[in-house]
Amino acid sequence: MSILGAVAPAPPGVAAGCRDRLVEVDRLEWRVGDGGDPAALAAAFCDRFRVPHEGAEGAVCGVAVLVSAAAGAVMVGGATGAPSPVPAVPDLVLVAYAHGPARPAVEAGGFSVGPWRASWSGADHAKAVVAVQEAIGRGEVYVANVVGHRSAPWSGDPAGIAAAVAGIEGAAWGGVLSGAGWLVASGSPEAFLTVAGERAATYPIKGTAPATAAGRAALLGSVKERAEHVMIVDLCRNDLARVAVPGSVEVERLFALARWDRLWQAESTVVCRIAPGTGLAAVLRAVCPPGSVTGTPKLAMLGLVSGLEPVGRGPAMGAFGFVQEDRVRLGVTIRTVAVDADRVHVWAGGGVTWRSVPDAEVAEAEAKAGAVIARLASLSSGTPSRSRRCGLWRVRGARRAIRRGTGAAGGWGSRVRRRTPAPWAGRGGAAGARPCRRCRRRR
Ligand SMILES: C=C(O[C@@H]1C=C(C(=O)O)C=C[C@H]1O)C(=O)O
Repeated sequence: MSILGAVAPAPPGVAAGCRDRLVEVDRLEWRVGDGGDPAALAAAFCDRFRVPHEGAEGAVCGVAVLVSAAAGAVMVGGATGAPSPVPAVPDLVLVAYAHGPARPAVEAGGFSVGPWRASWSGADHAKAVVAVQEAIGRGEVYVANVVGHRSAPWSGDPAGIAAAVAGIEGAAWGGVLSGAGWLVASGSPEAFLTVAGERAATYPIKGTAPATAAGRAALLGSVKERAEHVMIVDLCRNDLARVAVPGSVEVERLFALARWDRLWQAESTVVCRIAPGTGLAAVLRAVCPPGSVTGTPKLAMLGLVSGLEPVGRGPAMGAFGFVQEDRVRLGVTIRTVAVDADRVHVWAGGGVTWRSVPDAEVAEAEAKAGAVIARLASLSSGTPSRSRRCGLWRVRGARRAIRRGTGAAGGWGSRVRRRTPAPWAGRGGAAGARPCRRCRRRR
């Protein structure tokens, strides 16, 4: 298995006592081009492992579930968007785990992340915001999330990248999953779907501001953010109603502020009682892809942004979590990175309404991506570059101590301090091989 596939799994939603005891027993990977119904595949796979949870060694623990934005779109018959910039990551990943002996804690090695390249410019992003507003004007949609992507070369220990992202402050739905040639690490604050017995809940986040006193006041007082939030709460109520006992959908919490890294976010909780006999496939079809990262009406929004975003959303803006017995716990894959052999990828966006200011939307997306990028920069030990001799990545400039965090505009940014550099620490280069002789001599 590649070094990416060897990174220890840590799906969100797994009990702390099980986290370091997961032993893979079965796996299904599916891509949009494979055809078929990902909701049915996910439900059939999970149902095989939905047995009473016993802690004993060898007993089933549960199933890690990763659903890409495109797989979610297929579940509802919506447009899947441009091709993913990380084709190595499947669109649906289901991994069943049993309990094994506790793994000793291993400190992740050092890593380096190089310069970031965006898939579109700020000006193109702003144009997409205006295109959404024109569609709102024509009555086609009334909120639509527009999402951008950027990527950078990396080297070192992918477990270090995974730990850095999953450990972002406020990443209540942080987690890690990997396979041959790919890794996904989420630093998400957003719960997507929980099901426990007959109770289902979804927790849309909508409304973002810098984590300052002024940002908090601005968010609480913003007509635009509250309107956008309530529209998405209504979408989520409608989504749950499809599988709910009639009349059981309720908003338990509305527009509560919570902090993630350097941002305030507004969050709500929408609950229902699931109608008896409703299976996981029907629940997934009702709520996927998550309302807070799509918009409304969902199908119209999917069609609209498919033509606006230059690259696909990959595993971002989807769902990632754990299914056990009669429990489902999934987070939304925002603030999430995907890593392939060469590059680390991150996506970020925000909800566009009639009242959106295009430049502010660009700055908001930069602040979200910038927080993940700054976290990686603060722990990164140098700039990766390819060795001309062997083509493998090596670390250059690892000794600079301070570097400016990337990308945050409009007063959303900050300086970050790097840790002591650890050039080529870890388990080898991006291709899973040892660095070339010249690189080894540099250590
Ligand atoms: C699209 C993203 O975030 C979504 C949009 C938000 C917003 O518009 O305020 C907030 C949380 C997310 O549900 C992202 O983080 O990239």
